[in-house]
Amino acid sequence: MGSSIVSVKNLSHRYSVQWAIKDISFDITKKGVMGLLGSNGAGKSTTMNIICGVLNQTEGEVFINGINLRENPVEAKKYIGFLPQQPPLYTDLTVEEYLRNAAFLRLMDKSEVNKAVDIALERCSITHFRDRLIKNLSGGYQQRVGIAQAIVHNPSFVVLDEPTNGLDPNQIVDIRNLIREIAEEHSVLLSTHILSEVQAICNDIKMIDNGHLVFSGSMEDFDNYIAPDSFVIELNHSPGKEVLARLAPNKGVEALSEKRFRIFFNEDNTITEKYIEESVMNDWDLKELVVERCSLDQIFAQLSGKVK
Ligand SMILES: Nc1ncnc2c1ncn2[C@@H]1O[C@H](COP(=O)(O)OP(=O)(O)OP(=O)(O)O)[C@@H](O)[C@H]1O
Repeated sequence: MGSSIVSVKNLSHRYSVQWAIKDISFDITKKGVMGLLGSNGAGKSTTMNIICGVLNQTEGEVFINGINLRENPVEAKKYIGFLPQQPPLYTDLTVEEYLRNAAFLRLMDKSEVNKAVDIALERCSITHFRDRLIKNLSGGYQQRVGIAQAIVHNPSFVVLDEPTNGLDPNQIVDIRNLIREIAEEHSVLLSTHILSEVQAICNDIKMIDNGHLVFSGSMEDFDNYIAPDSFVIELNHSPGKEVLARLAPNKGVEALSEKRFRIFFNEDNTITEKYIEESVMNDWDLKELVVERCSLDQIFAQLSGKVK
């Protein structure tokens, strides 16, 4: 296990006959936000519920700070903070009452609870709402209370299952900022099916599709996973599509206008140079050449297609 905060080993789960997740393994060794990305039904909640000890896996093991979660759940859970997809809020309690209960449920020492609640309130910027009934808070502030209960016992590992679901755009920005702040002091595992969410807050990504882990790496690795395969060129004195198509080995040329063309290519790092050289030699008056990177949506689709 070494210095892993979380170590997931060959995790599989079957609800009845069908496997919801199969043979998932990964380690979390540092602070920051790790995104668990996958479409609806991919297996994110199943994975998170098992990692948090809410669901017993069919196969495999989870270690939290080296402690086997299945064998020693009470000890392991001291290091876990969990915000499930449906936050477990008791809306007839005030924010402070609820957080105090959460701290007791986490088996915190009575003498530490007051201070811990104050710190969680402060970190989630809800101190001014401490005496308000949770049902009288907006969705964004209720989500802050949900995050506060996940960090009240100062766990090293915080798990947030689709934490921005159902929030309005301003609330989403606020919650993302809060998650970034929390990730400065904790390892955060965040699940989402929103690609832009991953791009906005995650340092590392695990992508899960159809119950299988199909990608694991940094945000940059993910972004660069598929090399660009087209560029758009604009020529003031264009020689026309046929000439451009014959110039160098390519996978096709699409005329976007009289002056603009999209050129598709295989892995040829020198192709843009060839077009630039020809343009200079033939006085085509090159105005623009833009290499087109794959969007995250395309990467997602490509990786999903790779499974099994
Ligand atoms: N309690 C259950 N009983 C039977 N099948 C289940 C149960 N919970 C989930 N599943 C199935 O397991 C698979 C994975 O579901 P899971 O909820 O883990 O996916 P998810 O990625 O979290 O999706 P979502 O984003 O929609 O919550 C799906 O096919 C789902 O229908």
